[in-house]
Amino acid sequence: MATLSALPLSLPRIDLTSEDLRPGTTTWDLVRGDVLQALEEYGCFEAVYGGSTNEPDQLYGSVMEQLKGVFNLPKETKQRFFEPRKPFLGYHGDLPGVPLYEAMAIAGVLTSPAIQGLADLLWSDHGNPRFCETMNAYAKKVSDLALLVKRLAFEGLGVAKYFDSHVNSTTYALRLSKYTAPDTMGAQLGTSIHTDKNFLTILQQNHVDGLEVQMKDGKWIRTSPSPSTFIVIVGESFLGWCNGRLQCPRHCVMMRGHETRYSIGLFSSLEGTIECPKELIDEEHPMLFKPFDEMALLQYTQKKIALQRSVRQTEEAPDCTLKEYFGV
Ligand SMILES: O=C(O)CCC(=O)C(=O)O
Ligand SMILES: [Fe+2]
Repeated sequence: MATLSALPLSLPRIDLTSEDLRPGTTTWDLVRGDVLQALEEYGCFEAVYGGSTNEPDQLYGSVMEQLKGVFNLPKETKQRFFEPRKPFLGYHGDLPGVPLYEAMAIAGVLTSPAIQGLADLLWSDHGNPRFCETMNAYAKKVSDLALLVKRLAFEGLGVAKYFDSHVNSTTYALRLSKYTAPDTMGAQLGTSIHTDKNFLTILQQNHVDGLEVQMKDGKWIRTSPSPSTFIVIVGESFLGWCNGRLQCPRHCVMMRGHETRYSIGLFSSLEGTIECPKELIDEEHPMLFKPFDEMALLQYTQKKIALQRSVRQTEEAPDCTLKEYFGV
């Protein structure tokens, strides 16, 4: 991770709001080229999305309000949200090396009453309908963005025929995060350097910046999204699925100053065994990874973190679990 002065660059910004952004139009073809290039070069871009009505801004405001509300609950209440089914789900706070960080990760949003289940747990007297409405609407909106990005990327890679079956095997999780203000001007670690293990991540934040993304050449970009933009990040599952054609960037959160940061991410995952389509394997692109699944990546990562806690605070964090564990 870098110091602020060493971060002159910014991520590509791609406008996905055009009414003409429909398969078959010139706009579609141009945007597809931009998305593919950004994902090949950075594995990441800033998407402008959903700005044509007043509704997104209202939704953004409501989401940020709900984030504050949920993290303001007493610690014992938040700790009720324990989710042993998959690593990194449920409530996490007081983690070694990242004292500013707290998170709540909810699996099965969109296809199960997971959000209502969490609300019943946290607000057992009234089930907080406002929280549920807001989070459900948000998950729906951002999953539409995830689908749009994946459709463009699959087409760009020449494997559009896999899109429908991909959609049918996709699951979504929401992770709500809080990074308490460090009250220092020097940078403090918000969350450690990592690559996401899922397929595609889409992040939004309040007005406090902090997310840094590493480029191919090792340099770091500090992101500065606005309320109408989202940061799109390729995860290791997508990296494996596309046979390494896209970047899967390391990223982290560095906190400075006196304001608390809130962020929300929609993590889409591919269920079951992940295998690269044969069209993406040829002489020039030999198969890089054995078939794998996200759960194995998560379990391996969790074990590694437990074994080597100090890694979380240094540049020595593992580059890519997928390469280490499933590399050919
Ligand atoms: O809070 C953010 O902006 C990034 C969070 C993140 O990288 C993650 O939850 O995987
Ligand atoms: Fe991440």
